[in-house]
Amino acid sequence: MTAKILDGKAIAAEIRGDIKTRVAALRDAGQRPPGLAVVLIGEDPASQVYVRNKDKACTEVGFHSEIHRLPTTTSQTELLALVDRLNADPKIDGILVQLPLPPQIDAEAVIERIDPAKDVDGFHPYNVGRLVLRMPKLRSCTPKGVMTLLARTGQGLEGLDAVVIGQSNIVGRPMALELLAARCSITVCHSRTKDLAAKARGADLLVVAIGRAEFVPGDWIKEGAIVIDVGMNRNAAGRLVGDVDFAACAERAAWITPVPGGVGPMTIASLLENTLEARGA
Ligand SMILES: Nc1nc(=O)c2c([nH]1)NC[C@@H]1CN(c3ccc(C(=O)N[C@@H](CCC(=O)O)C(=O)O)cc3)C=[N+]21
Repeated sequence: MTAKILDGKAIAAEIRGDIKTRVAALRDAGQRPPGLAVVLIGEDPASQVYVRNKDKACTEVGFHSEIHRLPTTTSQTELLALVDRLNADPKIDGILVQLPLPPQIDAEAVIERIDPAKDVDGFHPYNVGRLVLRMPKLRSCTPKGVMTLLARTGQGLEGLDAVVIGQSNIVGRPMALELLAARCSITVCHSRTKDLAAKARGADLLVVAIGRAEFVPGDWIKEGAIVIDVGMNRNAAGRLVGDVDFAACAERAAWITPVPGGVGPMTIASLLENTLEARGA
C-alpha cells in the first residue's frame, strides 16, 4: 500500500478561509473581531518563528492580534500581572503564553491564572477536565487539529486500536483523551513502555509525539494504518523532519501526515477556531 497524504497545509488554508468569511460577517454586522494575545518571553528562535506564524494567521483572517514580548528576566509576578490585565481586557478573547517559559517562572501557575474562557491553548486544568469528562469546551490545539485531519480520511474512528507515543500534557495526553472520546481503544506509550515496536505494530492509528527525528521505522507500521506525525526536528542535514521515517512508513500506511505541512499548520488553524469560539461567534 502507498499512503494517501493528509495535507494539513491545504486543510488549514481552507479553515482559515472559512474563518475569514465569518470574521467579515461579524464586522459587517458592526461587531468587533475576535482578539488573540500572545505572550512571548525571551529570545528562543523557534518560539519567535511560531509566534510570527500565529500573528500572520490572525492578521490574514481579520482578527485583532497582539504580541507581548517580555525579557527573559521577567518575574513570575510581572507575568501574572500581564495575564490579569489580558483576562480583564474586553478586546481579547484568547490568551496564549508561549511555552517553554524560563526557569524562574512556574508554568502551571501561569496557565491556571488564565481565565478558562480565554484559554485558547486548552491547557487550563478546567479545559483538560472538561475533555476528560467528554464535555469539551476549549480543546488543545494540536490534538484538535489532528482530529480535524482524521475526519478528512472519511474513515470512522470507532473501535480502532489507537496507539499514542508520547505522554506530554500538551500533546500525548489530550490526544489520547480525544481518541477515547471518539471511541477508539487507546494505548499511551512513553519512555518506560515495554516493547514499543510490538505496540506500534498493533495500531490501526498511530500518533507519534516524542520529538526524536525519524524515530519510527517502516516495519513498525501495520499495513493500512493511519500514521500521524506530530514531531518537528532538524535531522543531521539540517532538514525539518518528523518523528517517523516518512518514506518507509508511507509504503505501508493507508494515510500519513507529512512534516512540514501536516499537523503544524493544523495547530494554528485550531488556535484560530478556538479564538473564534471564545469570542462566542
Ligand atoms: N502555549 C503554546 N502553545 C502552542 O501551541 C505552542 C507552544 N506554546 N510552544 C511551541 C509549540 C510548537 N507549535 C507549533 C505550531 C505550528 C507549527 C507549524 O506551523 N509548523 C509548520 C512549519 C514550521 C517551519 O517551517 O518551521 C509545519 O509543520 O508545516 C509548528 C509548531 C505550537 N506550540
